[in-house]
Amino acid sequence: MWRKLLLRGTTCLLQVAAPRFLHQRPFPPFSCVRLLTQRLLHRPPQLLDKGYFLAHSGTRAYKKDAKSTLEIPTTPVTITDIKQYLRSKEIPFHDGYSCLHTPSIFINPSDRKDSYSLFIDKTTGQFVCKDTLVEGSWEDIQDCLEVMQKQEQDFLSPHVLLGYPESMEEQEERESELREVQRIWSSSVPLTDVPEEEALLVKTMFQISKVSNATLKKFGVRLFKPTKSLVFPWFGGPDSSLKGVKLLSAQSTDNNKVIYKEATVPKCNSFYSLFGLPLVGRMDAEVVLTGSELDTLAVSQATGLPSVALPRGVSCLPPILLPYLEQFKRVTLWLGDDIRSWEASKIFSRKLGLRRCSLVRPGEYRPCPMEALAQGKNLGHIIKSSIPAAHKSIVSFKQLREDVYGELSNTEQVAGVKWSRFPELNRILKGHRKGELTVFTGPTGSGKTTFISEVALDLCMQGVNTLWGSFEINNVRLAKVMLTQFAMQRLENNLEQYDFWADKFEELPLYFMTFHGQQNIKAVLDTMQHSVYLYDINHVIIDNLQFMMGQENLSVDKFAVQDHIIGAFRKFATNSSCHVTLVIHPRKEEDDRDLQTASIFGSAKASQEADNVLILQEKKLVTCPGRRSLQVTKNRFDGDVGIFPLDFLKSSLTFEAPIQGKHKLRKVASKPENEGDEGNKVEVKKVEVKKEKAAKIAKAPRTVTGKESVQQ
Ligand SMILES: Nc1ncnc2c1ncn2[C@@H]1O[C@H](COP(=O)(O)OP(=O)(O)OP(=O)(O)O)[C@@H](O)[C@H]1O
Repeated sequence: MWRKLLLRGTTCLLQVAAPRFLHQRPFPPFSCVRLLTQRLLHRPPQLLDKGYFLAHSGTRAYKKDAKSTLEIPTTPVTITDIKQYLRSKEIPFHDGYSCLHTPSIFINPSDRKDSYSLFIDKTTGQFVCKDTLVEGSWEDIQDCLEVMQKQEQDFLSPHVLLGYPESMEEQEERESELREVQRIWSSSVPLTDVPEEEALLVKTMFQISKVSNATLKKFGVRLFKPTKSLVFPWFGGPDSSLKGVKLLSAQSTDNNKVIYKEATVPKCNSFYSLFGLPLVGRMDAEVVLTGSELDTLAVSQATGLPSVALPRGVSCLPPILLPYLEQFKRVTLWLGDDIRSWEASKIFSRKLGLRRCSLVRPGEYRPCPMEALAQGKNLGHIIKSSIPAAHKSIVSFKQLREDVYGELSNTEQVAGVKWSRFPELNRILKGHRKGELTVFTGPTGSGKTTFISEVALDLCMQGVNTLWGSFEINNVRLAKVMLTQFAMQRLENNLEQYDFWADKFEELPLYFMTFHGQQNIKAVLDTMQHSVYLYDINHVIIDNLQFMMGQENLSVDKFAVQDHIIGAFRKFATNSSCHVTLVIHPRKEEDDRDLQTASIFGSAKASQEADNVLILQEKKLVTCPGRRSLQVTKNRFDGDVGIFPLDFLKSSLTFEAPIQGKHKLRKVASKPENEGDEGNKVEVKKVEVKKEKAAKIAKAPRTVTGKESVQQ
């Protein structure tokens, strides 16, 4: 929050230090404000979302989205710190699965319904009070407790932390979103009120024929006739009011598949619904967590068990939802029927607490819940056959055999996410996989950052949650390059299109570290760790390794330092199931020689630890001055290596395989001076094709999970 104020150019120290206290009457004692000032000014945020860049690339107003601008403290708090602090303040607490539960300090003790309604996240210290919906950081709650102690109060007004004034624009946006939610909800009809014939048609379209009217009614599912979408309400807060809606539409494809598309109001990055939660009883101790609303309907109808659906499917489990899952002693994760769901269920169970989680392993006899219902399977049996998430240190093949079978029978999915702009990379590397380390090198100034930016953007556009650590070029410049690549055009020449593309770009699951220049490896790793927890980051790009070398002890051998850093990234990638792409400068080579694996700066550790080694080769050709080649010299997944040419399209800062016959085209040109024109024509044509593609992607209604889901 302080960052926003600083960036707005606010000069008032009090506002910078403790904006929320400005709205507290009476003001907190000055000593307290000073304490906050010191603490806040020494706590730089290290992770930003794209809103920052978009807002500051001109004199545009900042778009507030408190949820996506969570700040990462420099020194991460540990559970021991939290407990020690609470004890020192004599605050009682229960040790829960993901959170500590304490009495809410925002409610008069005599009015407390539930004595332990304030939840403090054990990993981040973030807190939320379920009764008042007040939320904030670990520092916020410490500040509140200090104020309480100083003022000798036994509770604080919930407005203490809600006092940050919204700008007119933000207020209007919030109100218009609420109006939109109400408009959709009131103009949609309960499916049970739709004439029988029409209802049957809808059910067939969504492939939910087996879902009874009673189930649809129980969960309040409606039909929004103008777009023929199912409407799933998000009821939340202490008064269970309508906070948002999710619209689901279905389209049949030629091969009898159904493609589901989702849209939410408010936008997906502030849509925190756990569909089904209002139907969960206070005493329920078991829940089935699914990846979609339809799956929750199926589980509930077939088993009678409490079930809730994650708002963004398998793409993330936002920690803000964890307090609502604390009451359950047993959580069964049944997120879908593919490898991605399986990987997500393993990652989410770490956040939920491994001991209480069991996982439904996708397989022939265990499709997703709605499919299982349609096939007449026994969903209760499938849930019972789920396997514990906590795995033992020593296992036998018997325990591994299903995993091995899963990998053998889903080779395409195991190979990872495919690039849509780089088919040649798919051919060699097969895909982008979690938990791997990619080392990327190339001559100085050859276009490494530009290329890796497009490679990462391609994945991010397909729902790979991405974190950038760009230490060399600042984030505004990097975001500008990415936005140009996203829009496939120079927006400086088309400023009227800026908002269109910026709005679409903002929806990508993309985050940036705010580090610049030399950095300490520990601070970088801590930030990465935090972002994996907060945003379920799947891909971190570090550009480049040399910026972590300077801070380390210089009396130690330079290569040993580099080896240590590479080892740390390797460990992080494996332990966090997160792909790390590390840009490393090459050592000085003769200009006319191609780089090799051994040209990577440092000892052999980088190439040994890496799963993939990519080299951007720069052969200066008179005919194609911008042409580069991408060489894969190591591929641990299946050993395939190879090289392919890449043309640089300057007008969109993107790379593409050369169009065949381009040279012929050039030869046809009668005058040498036309050569450039012809080259330009080819580039213009290529850009046009790519631009059309990009516009198509951007215009398509974005799905909440970042991907369309297909049901057979
Ligand atoms: N194939 C190319 N042909 C011509 N110019 C290019 C090519 N690729 C990138 N550029 C341009 O070259 C400049 C440098 O690119 P970039 O920063 O990506 O290089 P780099 O290899 O990361 O540099 P460094 O070695 O300093 O880290 C940018 O202005 C970019 O637009």
